Amino acid sequence: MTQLKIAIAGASGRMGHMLIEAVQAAPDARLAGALDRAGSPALGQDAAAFTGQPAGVAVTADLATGLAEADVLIDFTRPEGTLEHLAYCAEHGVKLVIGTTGFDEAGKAAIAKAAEKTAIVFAPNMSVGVNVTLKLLEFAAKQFDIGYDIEIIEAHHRHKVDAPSGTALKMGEVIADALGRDLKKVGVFAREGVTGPRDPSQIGFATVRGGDIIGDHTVMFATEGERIEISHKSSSRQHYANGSLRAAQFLADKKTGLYDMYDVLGLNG
Ligand SMILES: NC(=O)C1=CN([C@@H]2O[C@H](COP(=O)(O)OP(=O)(O)OC[C@H]3O[C@@H](n4cnc5c(N)ncnc54)[C@H](OP(=O)(O)O)[C@@H]3O)[C@@H](O)[C@H]2O)C=CC1
Ligand SMILES: O=C(O)C1=N[C@H](C(=O)O)C[C@H](O)C1
Repeated sequence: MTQLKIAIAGASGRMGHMLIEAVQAAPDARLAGALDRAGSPALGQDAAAFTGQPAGVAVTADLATGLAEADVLIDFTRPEGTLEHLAYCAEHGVKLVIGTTGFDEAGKAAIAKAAEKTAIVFAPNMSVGVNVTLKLLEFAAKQFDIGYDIEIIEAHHRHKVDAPSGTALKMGEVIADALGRDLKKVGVFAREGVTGPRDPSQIGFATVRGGDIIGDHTVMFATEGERIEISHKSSSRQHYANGSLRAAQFLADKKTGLYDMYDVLGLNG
């Protein structure tokens, strides 16, 4: 069996560790590189040392070294890190799975541009369950188009730096698209003071940050006399890692193009 050679960016992060464990356990993949940023205490250490079974791959901040053998880079870092890796990968034909969230419009445009040179899966949530939930939301939104107020509530651990989560924003986009609304116009991201009655076209967002919550998302469709809630709750990060490996394998026969998890999971249409 040909093994896909995978490098991991953010190798010492929460997702980095989870991904390294998943690659080490996958028969059809092998760890070919591990990146972390300059100054990280992980530099020079074996990337899988934390598992007790070294991989023979040292963590480096040098992109040429870390990506020399890689077919695909899986990147869960920060937008500024991902954009730096993206430029190198586009130039050198390394494929990318991008799980990082919190990009601005310019960052998203840079990813789309890079996909003209290399193949990229970019998704705010790699979980199969979350992507199926997005499909359920698409269906639900179309049934609850009139008279139902839509609110999206997400909760994450105290270390998360972006809000609302990339997944909550994606849920908002999917719902807005299904209803023919523009999320940029109808999204409400904070309420305080005398806000007045609710505009029925709004899609509201509420963010909770605390402790070690891995990732909870609920969409509420509320009307007079009833309320429907569609929720996804994570109790482990493993499903993000498993989805990322499926995304990496999906890219094996792609040369260029921008894909998402609907493409990977065959959920389009
Ligand atoms: N798409 C999905 O399914 C999921 C997406 N995510 C997203 O993944 C990202 C990472 O999450 P998580 O693992 O919890 O975060 P962590 O903070 O635990 O890990 C981030 C890693 O990236 C490194 N890093 C930070 N800035 C840079 C930079 N500028 N250049 C290179 N490396 C950098 C960090 O190094 P250092 O520690 O030295 O700062 C760390 O190793 C977030 O955007 C999160 O929202 C998370 C889970 C699932
Ligand atoms: O930072 C996290 O932890 C997560 N981030 C992603 C997001 O912003 O949606 C995915 C998941 O919710 C975990």
